[in-house]
Amino acid sequence: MPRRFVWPKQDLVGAHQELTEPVVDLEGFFRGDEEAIKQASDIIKAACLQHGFFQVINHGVDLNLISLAHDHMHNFFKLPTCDKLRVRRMPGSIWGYSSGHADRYLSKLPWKETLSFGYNENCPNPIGIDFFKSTLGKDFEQTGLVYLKYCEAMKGLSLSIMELLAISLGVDRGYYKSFFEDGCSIMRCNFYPPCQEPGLILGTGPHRDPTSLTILHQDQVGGLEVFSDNVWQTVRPRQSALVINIGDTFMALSNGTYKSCLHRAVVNKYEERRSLAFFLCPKEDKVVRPPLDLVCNQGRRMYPDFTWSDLLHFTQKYYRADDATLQNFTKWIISLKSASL
Ligand SMILES: C=C1C[C@]23C[C@H]1CC[C@H]2[C@]1(C)CCC[C@@](C)(C(=O)O)[C@H]1[C@@H]3C(=O)O
Ligand SMILES: O=C(O)CCC(=O)C(=O)O
Ligand SMILES: [Fe+2]
Repeated sequence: MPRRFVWPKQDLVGAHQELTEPVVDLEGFFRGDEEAIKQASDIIKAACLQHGFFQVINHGVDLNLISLAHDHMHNFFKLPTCDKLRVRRMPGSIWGYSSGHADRYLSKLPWKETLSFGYNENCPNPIGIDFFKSTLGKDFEQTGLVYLKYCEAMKGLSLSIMELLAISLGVDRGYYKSFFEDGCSIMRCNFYPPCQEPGLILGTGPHRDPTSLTILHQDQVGGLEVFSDNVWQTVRPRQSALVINIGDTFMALSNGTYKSCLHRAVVNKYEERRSLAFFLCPKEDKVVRPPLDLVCNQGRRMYPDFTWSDLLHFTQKYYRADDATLQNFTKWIISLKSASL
């Protein structure tokens, strides 16, 4: 029986409004029903213009696989710290285990532990560093296999959503799908311990994902909030749904037509919380450039050419991603390019 969502109200930190919509049913899309595809792309367009996020149901991802990914995440995070530190994130790398990013920041540490790794099906070993088996040992070989299947499913769903996003923007249906086909994406497991003073900290602070598209599954505890209509709103967990966020890189790919979603994660006094986040990224050296039609619609380019490698490097070396990452990155890359002239 999934845990009841509503805590005693007086202890609910953060948002007091709840978002249960917009939800897009993908069943018709997978059936190739053009009318249903048009309907889905219309809901997506309205959702991206208003909130920068939507939820999908009948998404084709096996719910047992999602549940397995949560179970293996639970098993990892309950390991003794000494074992988790065997796969700790090394300076300059995004892969591995991190606790509050204390290895990277001195203040405003997020109240969470994370495990991140890359996924690129074009590599002989698609799950980046094969630390599940080679470092954590044979007991975690199955975990590596579960996450390999999970990331495969996430990548497939991401490309379907890219097709629907192209339709919603009125551009060539395959433009974005082909842009991401050979990309190396990021998988991140988030673990948020309970906190006795939940109003004093955040699990993940307000930010827009610098990546292109995020597919997130949160457990039934709840804590994801999006900033929409000038207020923080709780995204009510739906066991069978996946939350889709527009990220900064897609905002540039849409020439600013869609805004990346400002969101955060709050924690609570009572229960630990977990979420699975798959971040779709293009191949690192591919130039991020919107389709010409969208440049004509806006009358000009809203962002300079850049590569995902440039933006990732910026967030890992110079700037902790927040609600203004893309604006600050744009200033940084322009100054870099003019200095090199
Ligand atoms: C490219 C990335 C950087 C972060 C992980 C992925 C996409 C989301 C980014 C992040 C979660 C945004 C909030 C701040 C951050 C430091 C965090 O809380 O983890 C960001 C991630 C990171 O830089 O590790
Ligand atoms: O855990 C959540 O609900 C959100 C996590 C998140 O935004 C992220 O990892 O980028
Ligand atoms: Fe995020």
